[in-house]
Amino acid sequence: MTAPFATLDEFRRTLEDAPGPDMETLAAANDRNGQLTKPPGALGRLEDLAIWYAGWRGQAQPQLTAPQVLIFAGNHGVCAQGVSAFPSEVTVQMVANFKAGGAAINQLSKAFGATMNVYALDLDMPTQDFTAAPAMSEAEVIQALITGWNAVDPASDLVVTGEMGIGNTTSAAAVAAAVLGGAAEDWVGRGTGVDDAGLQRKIDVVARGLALHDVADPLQALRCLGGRELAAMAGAIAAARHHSIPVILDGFICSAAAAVLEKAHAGALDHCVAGHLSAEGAHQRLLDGIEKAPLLSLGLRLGEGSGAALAIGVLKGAVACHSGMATFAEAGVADG
Ligand SMILES: O=C(O)c1ccc[n+]([C@@H]2O[C@H](COP(=O)([O-])O)[C@@H](O)[C@H]2O)c1
Ligand SMILES: Cc1cc2nc[nH]c2cc1C
Repeated sequence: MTAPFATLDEFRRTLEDAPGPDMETLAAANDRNGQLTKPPGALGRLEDLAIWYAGWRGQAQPQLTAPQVLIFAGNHGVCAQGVSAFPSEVTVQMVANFKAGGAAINQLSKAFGATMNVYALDLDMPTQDFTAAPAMSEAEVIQALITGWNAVDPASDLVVTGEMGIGNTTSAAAVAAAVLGGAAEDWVGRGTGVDDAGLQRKIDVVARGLALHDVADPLQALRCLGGRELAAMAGAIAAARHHSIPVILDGFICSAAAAVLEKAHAGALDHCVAGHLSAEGAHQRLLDGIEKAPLLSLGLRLGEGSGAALAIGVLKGAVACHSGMATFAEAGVADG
């Protein structure tokens, strides 16, 4: 499918024109939830999740059988500033590992019955160092948004957006500060594990990036401070919305990309849930900024869509209970 935008302004209009949930289905799913053989509310957040999922799918008794995990990889010019515990070559090496089936996300995708696609985004052409120039031109950010958009299979019934990119917690922190406000030190964490000096360098780098660029517009923040994998995740999240496919967001970098959409158009993430709370220090602040409560909190800080892939199991459980359970009338159970 051809992406319906060729400029950032057209992408913004795509967000504005996106479909909402089916309100009749939401009401029907809510009604069904009230009749299932359990005390009211006893399945906790699983009940809200199932109703939310039904609404987006337009089916009061939906199935969840075709989840798609998307991994986008990008390289970052800002790595020249010494902001990661690992060298940039690891990005392309991990892409090879994904393709060979050897990464954590390969095992988790398989465990939860998801297809997995990997997109390496111009890894031999890192983004510009955002302390010196905009990370991407408009053409480059649009190209990455389109790659993400086209990666979504309209036949899938759930999308997980993940990433790989040495240096991208620095870009994500800068994007988060630009779109949600606050100072560099509020958003910078240790990523893959930088030491105290590395942490200070990251804070300084993010502060300089914020001072250099005009990032009042969230889509300009994505272009000037982000990376190709962040833009591709944003494009995939927007495409999923266009196709009424729910999304599970992953960790800190994915959430920063998602925050761009929410700030570009309020409600743009209504079809998304937060899969987990990352161990990256500022992830809680970021989730607060997009008003999402994580489904899991397991101390993960891997990326690759790993936390979101684990949450596929939670969502599958919610949908299975909602669609498969008997009602009080069907089971002949006395309804309190
Ligand atoms: O998802 C997260 O919350 C997360 C937190 C810390 C690190 N990562 C991963 O680690 C890489 C970025 O870390 P860094 O230190 O190179 O900025 C990138 O490949 C991410 O997928 C991911
Ligand atoms: C080995 C390694 C694997 C990763 N997966 C996602 N980010 C990563 C960063 C590193 C360093």
